[in-house]
Amino acid sequence: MTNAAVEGAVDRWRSLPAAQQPEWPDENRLREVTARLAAAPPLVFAEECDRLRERLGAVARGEAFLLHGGDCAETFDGVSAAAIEAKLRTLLQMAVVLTYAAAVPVVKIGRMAGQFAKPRSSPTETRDGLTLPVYRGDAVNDVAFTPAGRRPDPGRLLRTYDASANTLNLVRALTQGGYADLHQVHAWNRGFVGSSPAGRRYEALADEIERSLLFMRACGADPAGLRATEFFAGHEGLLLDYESALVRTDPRTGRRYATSGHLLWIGERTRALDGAHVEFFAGIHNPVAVKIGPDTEPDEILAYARRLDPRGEPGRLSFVVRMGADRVRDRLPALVEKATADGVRAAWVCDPMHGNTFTAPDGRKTRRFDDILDEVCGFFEVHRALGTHPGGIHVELTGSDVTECVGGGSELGLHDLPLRYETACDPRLNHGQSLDLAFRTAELLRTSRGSAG
Ligand SMILES: O=C[C@H](O)[C@H](O)COP(=O)(O)O
Ligand SMILES: C=C(OP(=O)(O)O)C(=O)O
Ligand SMILES: [Mn+2]
Repeated sequence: MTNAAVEGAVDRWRSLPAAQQPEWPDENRLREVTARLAAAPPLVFAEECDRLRERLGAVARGEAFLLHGGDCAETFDGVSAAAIEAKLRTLLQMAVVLTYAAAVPVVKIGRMAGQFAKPRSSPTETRDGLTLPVYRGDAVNDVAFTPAGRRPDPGRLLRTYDASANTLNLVRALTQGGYADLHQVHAWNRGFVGSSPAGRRYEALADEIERSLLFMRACGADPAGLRATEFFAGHEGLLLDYESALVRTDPRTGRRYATSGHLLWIGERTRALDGAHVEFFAGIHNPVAVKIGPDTEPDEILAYARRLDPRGEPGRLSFVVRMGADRVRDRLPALVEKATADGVRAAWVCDPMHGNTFTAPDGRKTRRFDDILDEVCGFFEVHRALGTHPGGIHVELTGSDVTECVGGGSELGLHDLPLRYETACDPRLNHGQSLDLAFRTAELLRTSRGSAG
């Protein structure tokens, strides 16, 4: 295709129905904002996106495991060094445990530096008889329940760009600057294992990791590579005005990339095959993912593969399965079987969060740790039975001690939710629950390896 034809293709989404877009009250302001974004430097670079595609190719082939995690909804106030560091630390701690257990590289992606827009079940929210637009993420409006707060403001797209740039800057510095040192990360894990009753269950695994590190050091195999780590950013590519303003052409190849993040995914609510999101995603060269709910039909999987990965290149497309603990064992096998039979070469990733949300008696959204773990187990069981690869996990988490999900090692109950319920949208695993999930997933990975070999 010529460059002009590629650009035309990238813009074709505008003629199709786009679900979950805000009703911006001021079109002129939106045009002004997107013009500024279109002139701004890219947040990520084509080479980095290509590298992530390669890494995800290994995931799709069963040679690597993906850990993708972070907030349901990032907020502008949450862009602080402490909060970003805590999230990153949590992900790095999880990754070390998973790497050891999987005995393959763990590809790390933060649900960070761009995860500012939310699809919602209802366009409005009513409190005490007052109905206002629903909160759609800091990229669109404010979580504060006031008419001014809930009014969509295109100026927020500029703040989204700045907040993403600031976050990426810190993440790049931390992951390259020694913060990610493997010995340091393991020492943090030792802290978790030693200091909580929940952690003690994992003492044997932590001991094994420690012995491996000592062995490597004794052999002189303690390279600089252990001090830095590769880390990517991925968010839902929901707001197409924002995403398309940040598309850039790679001068090396003439290919178009969304430069708001390395990986973008299409959400369960916006994955219509004849809709604007699929069209937009077909025109960018980034690695992309599609969230797959329990009602997905096998033929849809084939259609996504044809539209988004026509050349069948491992690493281009991932399916993020979010069916719920009670349905994954029934619904997933037919999808994986049909895809495999058809030669689809996508990666399969488990999001054990979004199919397990329920409303607590006090009205807060929550999730049970045991349901989350059960969905991960079900996902592994399905792949083990079919001889396919459980490619990774995609989780909503934070680095602090919030009380948003119940259960896990510290045994949070429904009555604990009000203590520190801080999420702007969905309930996240806290730091301890996240590590718990990593150690449990590590146990599953070891069982899978055991049965495979
Ligand atoms: O990830 C986010 C939520 O699952 C999504 O925004 C829907 O939430 P809602 O049902 O509260 O609107
Ligand atoms: C909205 C989300 O997920 P899904 O599209 O799978 O419901 C999300 O990941 O926050
Ligand atoms: Mn969510």
